[in-house]
Amino acid sequence: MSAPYSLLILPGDGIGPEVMAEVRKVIGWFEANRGMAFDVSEDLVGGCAYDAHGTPLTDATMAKAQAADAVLLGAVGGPQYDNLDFSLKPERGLLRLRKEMDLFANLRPAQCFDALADFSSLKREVVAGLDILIVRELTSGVYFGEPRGIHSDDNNPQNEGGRVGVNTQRYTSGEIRRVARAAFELAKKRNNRLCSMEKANVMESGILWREEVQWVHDNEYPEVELSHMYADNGAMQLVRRPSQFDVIVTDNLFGDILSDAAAMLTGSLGMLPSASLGAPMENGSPKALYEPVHGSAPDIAGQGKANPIACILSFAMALRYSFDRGAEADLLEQAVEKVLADGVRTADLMGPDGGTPVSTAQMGDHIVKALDTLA
Ligand SMILES: NC(=O)c1ccc[n+]([C@@H]2O[C@H](COP(=O)([O-])OP(=O)(O)OC[C@H]3O[C@@H](n4cnc5c(N)ncnc54)[C@H](O)[C@@H]3O)[C@@H](O)[C@H]2O)c1
Ligand SMILES: CC(C)[C@H](C(=O)O)[C@@H](O)C(=O)O
Ligand SMILES: [Mg+2]
Repeated sequence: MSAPYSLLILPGDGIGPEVMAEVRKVIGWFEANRGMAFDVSEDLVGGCAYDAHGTPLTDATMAKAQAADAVLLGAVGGPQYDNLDFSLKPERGLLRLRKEMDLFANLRPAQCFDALADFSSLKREVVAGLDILIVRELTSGVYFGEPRGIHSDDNNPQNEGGRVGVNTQRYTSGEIRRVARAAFELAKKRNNRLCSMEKANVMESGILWREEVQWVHDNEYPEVELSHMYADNGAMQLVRRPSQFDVIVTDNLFGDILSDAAAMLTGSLGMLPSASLGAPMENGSPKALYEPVHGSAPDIAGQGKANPIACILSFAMALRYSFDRGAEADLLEQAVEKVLADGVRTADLMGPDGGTPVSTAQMGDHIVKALDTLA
């Protein structure tokens, strides 16, 4: 039995706790069957933390996240928190985690499992076999740039309503170079192709982005095939012919939008995992937070309808990137593939062939059973 990995679990709001309960089953399986030991602690983030403590993330939870080998997060947010002061909104808790842990590289793979090729809103021939990776910059750009805020515009009589909302897209060359390096490294391990997306035609920050990615290519990764694309064209190309891409690197906001679009290539937003990685810690593994790409899905929360696969595949990414257990990550991904091939579907994956959906918990049970079969 290896030394326990410390794992902080933050289930969050809405369907977060429902999907995380299924990840706990999977963690239990790896402990029982693969000699892995996890020192798991659970805490609050998002709306539930606001309800308990008046803040979406306490300093104590932040400190636990900084100390953990890895953090697993469900989802945050919900309509009951929509009118809270901006600084108290559930999403601020997640953004604080990303920023203070300096998780600058957000890996969002979009893979179409063969059994789901008919479930995408696109044609089977467009998505079959698809396996792309979006690397989203996660700690800078318009999400964090200053100045920001809503203020009055009293001296401008032409402005009906009299207010201005401001956010600033700001990137330093260093921020661009470090996420570009992460993306080039990943491309090297895959099909050696990287496409960088920005809006260099209308934004100075886009020009800098393009120049710095090119600089990293020319000086450090000339062997990787690099292309540049305007992000609006990129969105169109993603749904036109997604298989032209291998790895995509893009900024915080474009990455948020493009990865939700990429979700539909796979059949459901409930399928997309993510890893948010920072600098290496003392043990050599990167600082890391793993979370599904989807949100708290208030429309289906509490009904046992949520698809837990995105969260379970996020744990597979933790096995790969934080715990150096690539074989176990492969096994878990194969278990998900097997369950889907066997026709087991949650409600979001009810497609052309109809059928009866399984609940969130049943999907988790099927995946654990598949692990037993494959092991
Ligand atoms: N990382 C996060 O925690 C995160 C990400 C996105 C949105 N949010 C928050 O979640 C709340 C709701 O946002 P939204 O509705 O725009 O996005 P959402 O991702 O929560 O839901 C979008 C749609 O996808 C469906 N869906 C999402 N995950 C699913 C799953 N696992 N299984 C089945 N169906 C699923 C939902 O039912 C909904 O119809 C907001 O407060 C938002 O800020 C949080
Ligand atoms: C909840 C929100 C802060 C978050 C984002 O915009 O980054 C979400 O949409 C995501 O994709 O992780
Ligand atoms: Mg998003």
